[in-house]
Amino acid sequence: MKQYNKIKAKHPDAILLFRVGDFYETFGEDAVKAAEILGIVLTKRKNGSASHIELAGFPHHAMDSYLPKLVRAGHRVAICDQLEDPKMTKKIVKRGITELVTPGVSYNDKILHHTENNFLAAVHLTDEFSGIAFLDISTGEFMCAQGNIDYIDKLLQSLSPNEVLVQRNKISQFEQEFGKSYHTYHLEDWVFTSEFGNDSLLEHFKTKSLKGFGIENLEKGIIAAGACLQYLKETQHHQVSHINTIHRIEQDKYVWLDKFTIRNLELFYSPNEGAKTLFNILDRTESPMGSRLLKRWLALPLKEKKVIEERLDAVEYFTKKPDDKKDIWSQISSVGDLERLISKAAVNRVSPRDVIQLKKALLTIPPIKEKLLNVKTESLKSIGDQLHPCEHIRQKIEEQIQDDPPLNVAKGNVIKDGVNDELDELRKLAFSSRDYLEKMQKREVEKTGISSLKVGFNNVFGYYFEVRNTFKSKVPEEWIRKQTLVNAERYITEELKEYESKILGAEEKIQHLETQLFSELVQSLQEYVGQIQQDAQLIAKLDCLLAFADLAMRNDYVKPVLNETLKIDIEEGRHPVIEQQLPLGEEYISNTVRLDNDQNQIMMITGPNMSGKSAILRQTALISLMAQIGCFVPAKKVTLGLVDKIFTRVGASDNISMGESTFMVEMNETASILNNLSERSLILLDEIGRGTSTYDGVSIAWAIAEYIHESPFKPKTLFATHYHELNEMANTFERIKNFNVAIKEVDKKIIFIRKLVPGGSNHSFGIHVADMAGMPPEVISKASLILKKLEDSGETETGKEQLQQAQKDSDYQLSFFQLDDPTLLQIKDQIMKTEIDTLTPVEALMKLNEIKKLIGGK
Ligand SMILES: Nc1ncnc2c1ncn2[C@@H]1O[C@H](COP(=O)(O)OP(=O)(O)OP(=O)(O)O)[C@@H](O)[C@H]1O
Repeated sequence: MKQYNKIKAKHPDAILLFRVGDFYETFGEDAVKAAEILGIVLTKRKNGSASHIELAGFPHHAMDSYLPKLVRAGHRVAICDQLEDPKMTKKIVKRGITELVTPGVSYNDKILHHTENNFLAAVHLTDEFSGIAFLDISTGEFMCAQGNIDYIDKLLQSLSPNEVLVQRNKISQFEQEFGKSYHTYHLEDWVFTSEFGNDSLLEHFKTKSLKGFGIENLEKGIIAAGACLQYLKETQHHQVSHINTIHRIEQDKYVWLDKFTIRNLELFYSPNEGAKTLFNILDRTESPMGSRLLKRWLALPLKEKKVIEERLDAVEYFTKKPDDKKDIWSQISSVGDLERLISKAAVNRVSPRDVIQLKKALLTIPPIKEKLLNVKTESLKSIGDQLHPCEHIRQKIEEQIQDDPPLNVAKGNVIKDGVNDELDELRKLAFSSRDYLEKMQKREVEKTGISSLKVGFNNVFGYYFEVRNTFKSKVPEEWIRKQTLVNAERYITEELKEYESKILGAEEKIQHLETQLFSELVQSLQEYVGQIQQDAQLIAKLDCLLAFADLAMRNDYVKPVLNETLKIDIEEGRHPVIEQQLPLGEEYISNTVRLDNDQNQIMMITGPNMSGKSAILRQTALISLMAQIGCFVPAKKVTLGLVDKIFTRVGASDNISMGESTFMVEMNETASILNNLSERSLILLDEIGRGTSTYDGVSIAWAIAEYIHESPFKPKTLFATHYHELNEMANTFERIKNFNVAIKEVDKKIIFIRKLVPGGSNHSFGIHVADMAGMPPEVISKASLILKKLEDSGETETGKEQLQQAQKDSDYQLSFFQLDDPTLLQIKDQIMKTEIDTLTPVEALMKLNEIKKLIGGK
């Protein structure tokens, strides 16, 4: 326990798995946590003269299934192994930490999600610009950036790191800015300095400056990147040569999507369980790295026309040559996770099976390369040019490693015959000795007449003869009895022992030699790491382009035409996700949206609930976004003046969101749009203002629309609203145009036509929708009565009185209080002042009594 305590003291905030013989044990608090997470038995043992200590453990071979569970539960796990052979020492065996696995730093296949990056992030928070870095040790990707809090937030949301490093004294500031959902870990203040960051990067990349990476001016980003490297050291990851470059995430290169937009457009996550996201629809990739790259593309749509067009041209090629698409894709499907494989090779963690998979992956490169080199499309040809078959190393693997080797080198039979003379000799010896043992068994059966004689082996006394009790009397005298079982006895003989030492000696040498030869091969892989990493990235890109082509062909998407104008012209566009999810037989109704900064800047779209307003808004953004990642789009024709920012805001629903008033959140979110407009912005405002009373809501919505209209940038905007009062605006503001989503009313029921048509609408059909939803008839008739009174009043001023009158006229009261009732305000005040945390039950009853009195109770 002394040794344990010493090691544990160095890693107080990690669960320490302490190797004892064939088990990994946990003690004390760690044991309590481990037992709970892993569902293993928690026991107690004596802890010296002191009291007891909790203990929970599992067999060492179960590590692969238990470790991921601990890490997924958000724990850092320190693995403490025996550093010497217990047989070789008489004292306590030497132990030390061999790896610290954390949520953000892992190579373990069981921890990693194969279609997702496993990013470790570091955030350097400062008052002005903050820095951020992302590192995926399993793929070798390393990136950094800097910007304001919004930008950092957006990057965190888009790349969803599994662990975030923060300066020790800034954890609470971090949580305040970005929420508590990230697994954070703190590093000391001295790590977060310019000098340390710079030195760490220079030392890691072995360069004299950071100019070559284009990050030399990103002071804050460099600090964050330095923190990531420091963490690798602290977690005992010293072999990291595969992290051989760092990229800058250039804010100017990508379309600005803030976190609300990523959420509202349901790019990666949907609040509705089981609902599909845009990523789910787009992800038709065959390889894990293709899927990971696609996620990155979707989070970072491009702004540069040339680069987007290169992607689009490649997609077009494959839609026109489906045979090429099929051929290349079938090759890619056997590539596997080349990116992670080569990273594992770089850090000496590959198994023989991984190496065979690497060989298979490299085998696919020549046919892909050949095909691409014959293609006219430049972007594809250039992928072909850059692909490198790494023929030499592939052949070496082919020559040396068995085609179907075991997972572990120690199991043997990894290296092919003919690779190493000594190995061949030893194998012959081991084999012939085995053969000899078989012959010996036959001979002894004949000699002794023990027909059931068997040769067996165990770890305690090696090879033995097993004799069933019925033949006991026939056992020769010189045999030495070693073990008695219920039905049999086990014996050893001089001759057996002699052959045992020959076999075991040879086997031990074989194992040693195979391990050595295998690690030499892995060593020779090192010089190909950069090349194979590049191949993996090219294959990932190709995979995404093929996925887009496949999607276009399956779903009848078209190639968008991009230009530098400020117009968005979507002819008969569709919502890529909804159209895939409609019930069988239902068809998605396409709609045309034309926006520009001149005549049609703001489309004011009215229509009843459920008519399809939100779908039109979102499909406009999704189509623009898909076009700018190089994907074909669901429409008849699209001409798109490039967009540089997409903003979407959805009016607050009644969900209670993180303690803040939902309306406040809505207003905050909208304010950040109005402060960041550009002439290439596309804005979607969906029922902004509905989080407050009608009068407030109409006024705020009006003012926001007016502000956008009057902005010198004239950003293109789709504004969906229930408030038909906003249709008035088109009379005064020349760039606001009214539209509505058509419906038909048949027998007082609504039929949704889902077609966007010019012109406003003059009522809201909420009551009909409520009726369709099965509201009790009393509620419907009451609502109709109130609506009628309001409509009869004609103008809003008197509307309020009418509403009150309607309230009095009604048969029953719908609400307990008038909103401005002073009693209500007093009660509210009382409740707000109450300290629930310290309130005793008796005090609570007294408080209730006070409140009761306030509303006239006795
Ligand atoms: N063009 C369309 N073709 C077919 N179905 C559609 C279409 N547009 C919308 N829908 C269907 O109608 C449902 C409601 O659409 P949507 O949410 O866009 O309505 P809304 O007018 O925004 O309603 P609310 O005001 O209640 O938010 C969608 O979930 C979808 O299933």
